[in-house]
Amino acid sequence: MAKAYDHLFKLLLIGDSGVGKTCLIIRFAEDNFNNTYISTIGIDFKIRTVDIEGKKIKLQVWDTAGQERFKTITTAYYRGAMGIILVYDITDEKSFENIQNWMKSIKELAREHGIRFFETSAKSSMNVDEAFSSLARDILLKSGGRRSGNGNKPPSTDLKTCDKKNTNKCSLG
Ligand SMILES: Nc1nc2c(ncn2[C@@H]2O[C@H](COP(=O)(O)OP(=O)(O)OP(=O)(O)O)[C@@H](O)[C@H]2O)c(=O)[nH]1
Repeated sequence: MAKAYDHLFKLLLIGDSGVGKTCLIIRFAEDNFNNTYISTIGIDFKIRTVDIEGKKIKLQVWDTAGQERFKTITTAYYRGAMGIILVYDITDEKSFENIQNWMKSIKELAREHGIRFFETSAKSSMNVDEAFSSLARDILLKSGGRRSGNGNKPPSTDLKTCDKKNTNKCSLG
């Protein structure tokens, strides 16, 4: 029987409540979007397998609750995250003026930490596949294409350093 996948990567979305983490994951995993806002309780995950560099990469994407009261639970899942990019998901809460201001500081933050930045829209699908695929590709290249779980894990990123300063945007790690 054909192998279902070559690599399994664990990705994690962190960010304040209401910034669009769940919507991004649902767009990526199910190609769907719903305007109704139901705040995530604790933690959840979805799976999608993508083809990258001729490899089948199974992405296990964890969705963390942005609400402060779940912080202890969600931070426990940061361990083992294999990389990070910064994502700005456009939601209705963000006015045009805010977007301009935020965009400047987000780009600086990304540069400061040497991480990729994507402006996404879960509603229109803009850049959603690109953001997830780019991260998966980086992890694949960093790991030298080795199968995860063989002790040669790619370097993990300290998500805490990027977490506190970020509001109104999510990080995909
Ligand atoms: N217009 C627009 N609205 C969006 C987009 N993505 C998310 N939203 C809206 O933003 C609100 C919050 O989205 P969620 O994905 O539930 O936010 P979250 O970050 O998962 O929130 P928590 O679960 O509380 O941490 C919802 O009302 C969505 O409909 C987008 O691309 N465009």
